[in-house]
Amino acid sequence: MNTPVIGVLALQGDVREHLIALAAADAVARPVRRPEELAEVDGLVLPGGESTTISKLAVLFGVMEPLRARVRAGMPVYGTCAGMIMLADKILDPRSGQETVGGIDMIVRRNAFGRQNESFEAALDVRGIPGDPVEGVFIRAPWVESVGAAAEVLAEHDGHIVAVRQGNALATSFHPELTGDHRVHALFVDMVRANGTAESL
Ligand SMILES: NC(=O)CC[C@H](N)C(=O)O
Repeated sequence: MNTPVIGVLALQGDVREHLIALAAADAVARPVRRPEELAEVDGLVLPGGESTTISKLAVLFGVMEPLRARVRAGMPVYGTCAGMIMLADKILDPRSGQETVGGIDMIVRRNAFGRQNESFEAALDVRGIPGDPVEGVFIRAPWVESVGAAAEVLAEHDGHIVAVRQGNALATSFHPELTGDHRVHALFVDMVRANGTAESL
């Protein structure tokens, strides 16, 4: 199987950390800002940052619609934190003008775990990742209020859903790109590989 080429939406947020984590998980990783760049990747990571800003820049750069189209067509996507918000079909408390890409039948609450200075780490059991718990880093993180029937809950913290998968879309409230443990990225790379890379389609 060819090495998957995975993009990181590079409009705002912790792009570099995701590029490093993906490369460590045996993918070719590159930043994506424009529709032409989006067309060349087998999968895409939506990083953490500020979901309102990412949403507005995505519209400005003309990638919002192409991104929605590719997600609808089944391109694997993985969103962390603000990226999770971008993948939600519905935001409970959107800022005005805030749009999402959608793809996961879930309702998210922004900043649900508190403000920046209430950031924390927690050991999480993540379904599909055997062995030691995953160290979850939560930074002004959203949680998932509810999921639809098609979405699978992969992890919870304090009774709140913090990781979800629906088909080829994966989302976590936390930031695995910050810990040096690349197992969540490896899970995503496996999803991309299973979906097929451009040369093999
Ligand atoms: N670390 C993060 O990605 C924070 C997300 C931010 N609270 C938002 O609403 O977009």
